[in-house]
Amino acid sequence: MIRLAIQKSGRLSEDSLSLIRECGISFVSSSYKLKTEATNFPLEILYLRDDDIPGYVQDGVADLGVVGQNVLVEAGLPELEVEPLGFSKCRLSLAVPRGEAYASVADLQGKNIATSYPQILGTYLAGHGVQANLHTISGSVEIAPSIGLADAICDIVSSGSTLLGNGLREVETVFRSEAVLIANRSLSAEKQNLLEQLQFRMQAVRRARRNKYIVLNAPVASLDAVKALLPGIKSPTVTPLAEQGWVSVQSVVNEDDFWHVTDQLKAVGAEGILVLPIEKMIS
Ligand SMILES: Nc1ncnc2c1ncn2[C@@H]1O[C@H](COP(=O)(O)OP(=O)(O)OP(=O)(O)O)[C@@H](O)[C@H]1O
Ligand SMILES: O=P(O)(O)OC[C@H]1O[C@H](OP(=O)(O)OP(=O)(O)O)[C@H](O)[C@@H]1O
Ligand SMILES: [Mg+2]
Repeated sequence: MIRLAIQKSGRLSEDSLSLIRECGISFVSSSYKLKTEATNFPLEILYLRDDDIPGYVQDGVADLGVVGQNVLVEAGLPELEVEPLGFSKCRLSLAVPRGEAYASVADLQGKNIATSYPQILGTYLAGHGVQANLHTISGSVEIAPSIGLADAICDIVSSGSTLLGNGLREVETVFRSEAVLIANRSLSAEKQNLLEQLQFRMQAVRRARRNKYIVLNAPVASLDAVKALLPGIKSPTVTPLAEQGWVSVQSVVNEDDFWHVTDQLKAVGAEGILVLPIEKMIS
């Protein structure tokens, strides 16, 4: 049995649960239970506050965990990271009141900065030769300047709407974060094997999320141009259509390239372009 700690409720919670399910692992989750067991994989899930997860994994109370890199590095345990998971992407940024003059981080010398991440911010400021007074608060950091608690803040930013709503503007990105899988550094051989199975499945799910299956019809004359646009995993599948001079081409396209490739496919005469989600991709 391997024990995985995930966030009980909050920004990481839903994505963590759906990732485990997309790995083909079934379990019953309920808001009042603090732990549950998978029915088809030797996995026990613990539901915790995300701030507590790095410590539990470091101490071996949990073997694995899902947590933001911001929390992991703030806890001083970056070495526990084993796999980036691609969700809950955000950044830790310095922000000052919108009307405030700001030329560079040197302007924060001697100033009061409110943050929930004193370790990460301290390292950043030291790296820029700036000494400032850090005030650690655990939440609602964005109101600190307006209540006279600080001249600036360092907090999580994603869309920027919280900063905007509090009359602040982002001036420096201090740290970029995404959700990661973390693991205790002294797992037994059996648990290490279970971790590798989980990582294999998570990588297959993530690869599938990044790619789409594409099917289209193209004139034979354009086949070389289409194949160049859709190299696929090994090579695109080409099957002749009933109509002479036309073929059906099936391949895989990276989500990020999709619209650009589609425009080019249309330009070389492709028609009937269908895009389908991929459930798993095992390379
Ligand atoms: N606005 C956001 N956009 C993207 N990711 C975010 C955002 N806010 C937080 N995160 C990421 O999600 C993680 C959890 O955020 P959340 O706000 O749920 O934490 P929390 O309020 O401290 O929850 P808990 O009660 O579990 O401590 C953060 O550590 C960060 O990695
Ligand atoms: O840049 P934005 O998209 O506005 O996101 C940033 C906000 O998101 C997080 O708060 P959350 O929404 O999780 O609420 P919380 O303060 O209760 O954690 C974080 O603490 C910021 O306040
Ligand atoms: Mg929060």
